[in-house]
Amino acid sequence: MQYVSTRGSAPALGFEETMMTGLARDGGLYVPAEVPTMTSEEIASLAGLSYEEIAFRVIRPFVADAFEADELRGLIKTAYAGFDHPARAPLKQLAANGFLLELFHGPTLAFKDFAMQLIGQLMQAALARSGARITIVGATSGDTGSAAIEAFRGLDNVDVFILYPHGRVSEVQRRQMTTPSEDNVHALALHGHFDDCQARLKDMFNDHAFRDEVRLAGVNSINWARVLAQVVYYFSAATSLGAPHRPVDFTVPTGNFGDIFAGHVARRMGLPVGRLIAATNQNDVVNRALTTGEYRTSEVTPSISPSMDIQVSSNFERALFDAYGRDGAAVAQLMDELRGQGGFAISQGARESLAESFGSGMADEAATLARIRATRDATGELVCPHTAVGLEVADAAERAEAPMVTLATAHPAKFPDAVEQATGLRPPLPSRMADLYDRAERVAEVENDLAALQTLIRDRISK
Ligand SMILES: Cc1ncc(COP(=O)(O)O)c(C=O)c1O
Ligand SMILES: N[C@@H](CCOP(=O)(O)O)C(=O)O
Repeated sequence: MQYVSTRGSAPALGFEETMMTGLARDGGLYVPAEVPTMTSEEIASLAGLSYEEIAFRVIRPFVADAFEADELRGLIKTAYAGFDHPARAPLKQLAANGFLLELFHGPTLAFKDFAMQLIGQLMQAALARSGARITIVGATSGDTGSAAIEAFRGLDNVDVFILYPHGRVSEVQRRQMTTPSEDNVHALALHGHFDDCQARLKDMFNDHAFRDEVRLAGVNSINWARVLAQVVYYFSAATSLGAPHRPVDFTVPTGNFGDIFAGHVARRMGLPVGRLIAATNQNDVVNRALTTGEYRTSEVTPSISPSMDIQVSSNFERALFDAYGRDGAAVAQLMDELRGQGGFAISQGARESLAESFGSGMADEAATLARIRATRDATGELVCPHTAVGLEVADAAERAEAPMVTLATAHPAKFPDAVEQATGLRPPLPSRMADLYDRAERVAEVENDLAALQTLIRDRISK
């Protein structure tokens, strides 16, 4: 399988190189040249299989040039062995036709673990073959960072640098990133917001000399392997609700558009995904782009769902690539306008194509709090604020024919202040993390300055 860049001018790569490369050298994101499809019979046969076996069958065609079947099976098994729930991604019924897909039973309590634990295994296998050493730099609004640290901590051929926006993540998220004591973990609190972290990360990738010097690798959803691993739970959820014999709708709390793009890939593989709805918080650039045809960034406003406080939604580029008929030059032009003018207009044809693929909605702070409270009152469940954004938007869209699955993207205990504000209840951390507040923190405050960041990274990896 070959992967091509959304900007059309980087070389096509096989899976292993795509995973180890992260961002394409023309600044674009890698996507499969052709998406493999599954027949209705193949999809039907997934019902009742373990999560690991579904993962194997969904992922295998994308990675067959890099991993033998037995090796892949073993890596998948190891990746999910540390999850707290035997189903890995259990479905919980909340209403007659409304379901929660719980994606927070991994080591760091957010959906990121599904992909990060797996690419941790895949990357280690690739590094063992090549004998190389890499420098991972990640940008996070809270959850990617802790998941990446958990997946790579303690490895002697990997350094992990995580840029998070100083003062703009929850205390639990911060402590998950700053308390690991391994020397290869470097938490960096950047003076700025998440978009600044992500922009500096992309600057590092676009500085080819630096990227080659430190052997830069990326584990954000700019890395295709992250998106691929997230495709699996759409299959596990939909087949347990009757797919392929009936369509299933999904509502996805959305920031960087990676998780919902994984649903789009599942649909392109043949899964009967009905509606795919992006649910944003008050930072609703994606909702506005989908409803008005104008992608225009504004100031990031801190919210009680901080992991979605994003204005430059990086995977939207992958959706645009498909909507523009895979015209890399057109996407490159839009991305230039985004960088230079803070936004761009989507052509009428692309807008119609996006509307066929995605719906959208927004929940503001008051609605999010009210939804946490109402969910607790109606079902007894405590949900995190990101999940509540999803439930609020799903409720506005719900219809009787197809089941509606809302992705529960994080454990409520990661955001105890918001949950307590809504319900008066403070969700406890799992016992394995009970001493999180007592552990010593280790973090460097850094300026939003590319050269200073590069110097810090060079200094630390040379020690
Ligand atoms: C808890 C949580 N929910 C939702 C999202 C949004 O997901 P995506 O960035 O893939 O759109 C994130 C961040 O990625 C998150 O951490
Ligand atoms: N919400 C994310 C932001 C980064 O997203 P990613 O999926 O591109 O890694 C976070 O929690 O860090």
